[in-house]
Amino acid sequence: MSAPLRMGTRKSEMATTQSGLVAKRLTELTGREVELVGITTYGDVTKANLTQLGGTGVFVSELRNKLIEGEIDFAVHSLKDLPTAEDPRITLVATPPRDDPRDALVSTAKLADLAPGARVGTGSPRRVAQLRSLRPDLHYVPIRGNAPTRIGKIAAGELDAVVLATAGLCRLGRDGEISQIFEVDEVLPAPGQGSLAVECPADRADLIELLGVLDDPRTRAAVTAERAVLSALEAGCAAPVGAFASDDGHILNLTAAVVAIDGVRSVRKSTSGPRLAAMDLGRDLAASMIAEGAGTLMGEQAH
Ligand SMILES: NCc1[nH]cc(CCC(=O)O)c1CC(=O)O
Repeated sequence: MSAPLRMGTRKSEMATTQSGLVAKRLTELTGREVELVGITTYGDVTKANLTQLGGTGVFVSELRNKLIEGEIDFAVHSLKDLPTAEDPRITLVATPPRDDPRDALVSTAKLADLAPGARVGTGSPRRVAQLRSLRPDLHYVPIRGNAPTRIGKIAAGELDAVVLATAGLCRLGRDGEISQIFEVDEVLPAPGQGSLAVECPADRADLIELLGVLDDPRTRAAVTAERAVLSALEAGCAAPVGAFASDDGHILNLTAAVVAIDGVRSVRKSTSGPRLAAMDLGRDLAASMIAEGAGTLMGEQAH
């Protein structure tokens, strides 16, 4: 019997739920036991607004440190929290099959039925900008904290609605509180939303082979294209950038948008191409967006 694999995860209910599912799948596929190692990240303790922290991987760095120090064998993250900058000491060894990528409204009413001036909680400039284009008359309130804390602000009377990822709500068993799921052409998701990332040390060939069974090539191609857009725009998870790729057979269809915070001006483009060229597809789409002024729109966000 080999020793259990040590899996690093954040300690929130959402993180341990999704990491637990990955661990269970790994045991089913390989027969290896997995031990959960809960790790507190800077993103869990800081009170700072995530838009000020930018795409620096506040939820990720501490898990990566533990990988490099050899305290854990692999780490599971929400893929959308990974910074686009690569660390040569770490390998993204698997992207498991993606869950629902769409954003959801948690409320007693659909967006169109909220009263004028209703308070909608979200700290994401991407969500605010796109929701403002649908409902310019609502108040968008920056909030932080884990999903249950955010949802709790509705019952507490502080907010009328909150916007969260459908995937996370499903993992928490809170999808019954969703009043509306936004189609991707209404609210373009964050690059990688709904996907998980499994990382291990780059020098551990044994783990790279073992954990590779968790990878879903379709998901990997889609998120590679989406993240290539983000990286080429030099934007992070706090930028008002949405990107979504879907895969029909071997062709990827990729849409990306930069939306100004007023919700009015935007640069939105789509393309398609072979799955194997996912990275180039994203990079080329971003270049054409920059040619149409995407950089200026993003620049307006920086305050
Ligand atoms: N750090 C926020 C974060 N990172 C991943 C998810 C949702 C789950 C996912 O996209 O896989 C969330 C919360 C949210 O956006 O509602």
